[in-house]
Amino acid sequence: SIDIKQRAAELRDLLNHYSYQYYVLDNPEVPDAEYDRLFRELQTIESDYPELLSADSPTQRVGGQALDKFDEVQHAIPMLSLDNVFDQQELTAFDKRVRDWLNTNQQQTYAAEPKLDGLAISIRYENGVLVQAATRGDGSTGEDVTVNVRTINSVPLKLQGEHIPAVVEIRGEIFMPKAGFEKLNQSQLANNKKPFVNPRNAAAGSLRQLDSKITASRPLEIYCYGIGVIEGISRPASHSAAMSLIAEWGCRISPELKVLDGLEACQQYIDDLAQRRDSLEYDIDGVVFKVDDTILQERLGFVSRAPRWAIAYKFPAQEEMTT
Ligand SMILES: Cc1c[n+]2nc(N)[nH]c2nc1OC(C)C
Repeated sequence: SIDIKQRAAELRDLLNHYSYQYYVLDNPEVPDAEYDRLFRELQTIESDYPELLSADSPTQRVGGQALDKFDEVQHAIPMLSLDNVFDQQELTAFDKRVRDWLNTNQQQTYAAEPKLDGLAISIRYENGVLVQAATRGDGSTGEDVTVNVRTINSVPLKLQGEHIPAVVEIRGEIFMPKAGFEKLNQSQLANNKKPFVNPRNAAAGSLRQLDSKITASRPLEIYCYGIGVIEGISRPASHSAAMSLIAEWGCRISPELKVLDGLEACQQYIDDLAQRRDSLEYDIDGVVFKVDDTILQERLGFVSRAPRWAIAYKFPAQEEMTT
């Protein structure tokens, strides 16, 4: 009946909103018991009325039976890697190459954010609904890990707000926080299983499971960092504007994102983050600086395998203590 259908829609929106508050904003609005009560109510309705099941229902995050393989996905916009620099002198050289290429002496505005040590993902939304998620793979061809990405609570099943694009690929880094990694390794050891070497390997191993129930049991999170394909609305004028937009849509972005004018500010950002590195809840292996302006990015383009407009400033590798 209409009111059951309406109640199911209401519960889906309510639960997705509470999930957003809890997992994306880290700012729970209701106690877990309230969330669980509503979740069970929706499960009951959906089991009584299976025709009311929908892809954006929070009850559908954990998939059915395991896959026997991953399908391939072609990235319409390649997922490229980043060139690296290792010290201030090389960062200065990057900035000079940018200014030379743009034929300007003006200081550049960069968007800076931590470079997470996880794995890159591209998540496709059509009319706001999550339809596909693919790993980077070789940059052109990745693996379809949709059912596994759907189990990650900080990944919205449906985008929120008014200006939802017809199609948008949100790119980001899936990672395992340090605390979750330690806990997982304790349970690995308790079950006589091999512990993971580091959070990055644990995240990769957890995401590339053929059984999404295993992925669902792993503490995976995401920080989104870019837009691939976008149709139906024009590409944002800058990286920082794109980040504000995807945050509006309910995607999780790094709280460390900053727009910086000139190299001096970039160096200060690096020094500040290097000092805080050990106290962050997740592993990072550096800072990503991007020319913020989209038109300048397009003018700078890409060299063979990486953007001319972006660079990763890497920190010295941290010796992971294998437990
Ligand atoms: C490969 C990559 C990785 N990351 N990581 C962040 N934080 N931003 C970012 N951007 C990337 O690529 C864009 C420059 C296209």
